[in-house]
Amino acid sequence: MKDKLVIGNWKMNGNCEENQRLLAEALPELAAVTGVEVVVCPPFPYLAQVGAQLQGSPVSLGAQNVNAKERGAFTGEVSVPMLNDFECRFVLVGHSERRTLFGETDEMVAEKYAAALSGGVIPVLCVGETLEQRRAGLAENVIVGQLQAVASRVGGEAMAAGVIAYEPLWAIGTGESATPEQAQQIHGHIRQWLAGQLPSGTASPRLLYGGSLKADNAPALFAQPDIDGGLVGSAALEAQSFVTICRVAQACQ
Ligand SMILES: O=C[C@H](O)COP(=O)(O)O
Repeated sequence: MKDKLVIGNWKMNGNCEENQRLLAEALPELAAVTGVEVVVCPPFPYLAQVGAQLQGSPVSLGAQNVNAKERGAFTGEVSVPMLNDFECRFVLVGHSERRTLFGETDEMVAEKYAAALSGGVIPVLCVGETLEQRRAGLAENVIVGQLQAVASRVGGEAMAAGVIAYEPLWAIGTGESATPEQAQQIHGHIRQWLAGQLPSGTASPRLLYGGSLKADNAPALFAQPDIDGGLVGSAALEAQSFVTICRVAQACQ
């Protein structure tokens, strides 16, 4: 069985001093966490700083976004080879904030996923429904549509090489997470959909839950059979909260 995976997405937060302090407090404690892969995704300008501070620790570096093109006249964008220069092991693709605030379509997300995979960076594909979609009973359809867009681009088998993060939009940054039952229901559905894509015997990719994931709700969420870890936003900015979430993941192995 794959290790649990906990990814801290710092979003557009931090500065040199805060980053240093956060990691100085968290890293010694994270070094004692076993059986859990831990990743932090700082904003682009801090990849070098954070990467240097992670040297010698078991924590990996990730990025929050990437452009599918390798190079060229794309002002403000960052490519997969650039992430490789900074030894980013993971990259988030299709985070809901990218989709809703920056107009990323399923097709763009699929291109990013494909580019990350071919460049050797593990894509973390973020999917999730709005509250309106959930109330209309469309959550599963919306999520399968987001997954299918990527599978159509890279082939169903390539879904095994990434990570999928289910983040209901109504739970992101709201303080109101999905209940463990709601999350498990969607994760189970994603797992079932994946089984239809992957050749039998292929290990399923890890499925993360994200959306107001905190130290206090992590135990019940991580105890669900199809939740393999978390994508943590605001709680990843507080060292003790993030460490506790990672410890909970360890306890739920
Ligand atoms: O990438 C992380 C998610 O958007 C969750 O953010 P949050 O934990 O602040 O709700």
